[in-house]
Amino acid sequence: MGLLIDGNWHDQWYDTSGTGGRFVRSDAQFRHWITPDGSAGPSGEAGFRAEAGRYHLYVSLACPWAHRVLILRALKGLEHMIGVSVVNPYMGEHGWTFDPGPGVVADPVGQAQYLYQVYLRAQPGYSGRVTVPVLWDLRRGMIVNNESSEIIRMLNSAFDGIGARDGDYAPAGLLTQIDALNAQIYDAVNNGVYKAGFATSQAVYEQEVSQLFSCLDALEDRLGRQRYLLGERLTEADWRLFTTLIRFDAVYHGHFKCNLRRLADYRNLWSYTRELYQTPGIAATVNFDHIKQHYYRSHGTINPNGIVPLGPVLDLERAPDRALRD
Ligand SMILES: N[C@@H](CCC(=O)N[C@@H](CS)C(=O)NCC(=O)O)C(=O)O
Repeated sequence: MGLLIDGNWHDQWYDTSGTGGRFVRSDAQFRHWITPDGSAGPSGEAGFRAEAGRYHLYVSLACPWAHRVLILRALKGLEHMIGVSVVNPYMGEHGWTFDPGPGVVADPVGQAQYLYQVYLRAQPGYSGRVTVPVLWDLRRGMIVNNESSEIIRMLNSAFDGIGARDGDYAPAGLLTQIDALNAQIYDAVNNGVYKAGFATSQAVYEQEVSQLFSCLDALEDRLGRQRYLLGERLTEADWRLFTTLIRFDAVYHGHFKCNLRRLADYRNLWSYTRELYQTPGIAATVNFDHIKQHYYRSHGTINPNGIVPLGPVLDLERAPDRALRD
């Protein structure tokens, strides 16, 4: 694991020494938007019109942020319009690589060996982390955006006029509520598991795990009263939560020590996770081999021997059995 500084790769682990043992995620730097007519979006420049075959995604099947993007691509039926490259699940001294292995899909543009070469192709002097997902413009040869929360918003609607499947997961009337809930769940759950797992101070770890489980307890209650996070309608907020829940018992409970309870101990959350998993097209986006290989083998400070546990055995095919209260 490492980062680029002025276009040069440096192999170094996250530095928590200046932040009291706290893991602080850096902001993504490429923030342009694909729009139906190529006009500028909420940030960045204009010039990225929705077109079939023009854009390409670089993802890891292990990564919950990249997973959101694969889910929106599947829900909106964009597989034939936007191609995907998949990195090797092991992230070592060169960061993400395209080393051949089961499920790895090579870079079609420059046959990059390392993902950082894709960033350097976009910006030769780039300084910063080299993260997935990356949305690449094959026509202009540049990165459009590497922030998953924005990429899913684009996929939700930008391709609607050129054949995307129906379905609006961020409807205007619910947007304020979706954004507010996303922010809470991002901090306590999506990023909360990382803040717990990467903490290098006992106090920080305990604080993050407590906040994480308080939020899960509240979500358990909420999902005992209503079908989805925002009510009757399945939205982006549900899919953003799903990518953390599906990894919870397999990696966050053990590897990141988020172990006050298992997800399977929460009747509603576990049933809800199975329901989302069983939605057509979604199971194909979940790869437990990449998920477990990545976390248990790549984080040498947490799991030095890189042993990947065999379990847990998860019965994701079991029918959902949530009974909603009135
Ligand atoms: N804000 C980004 C975060 C993406 C991110 O941190 N991805 C992780 C994988 S789960 C990564 O590539 N990390 C590599 C690194 O930090 O060096 C997003 O949501 O798109």
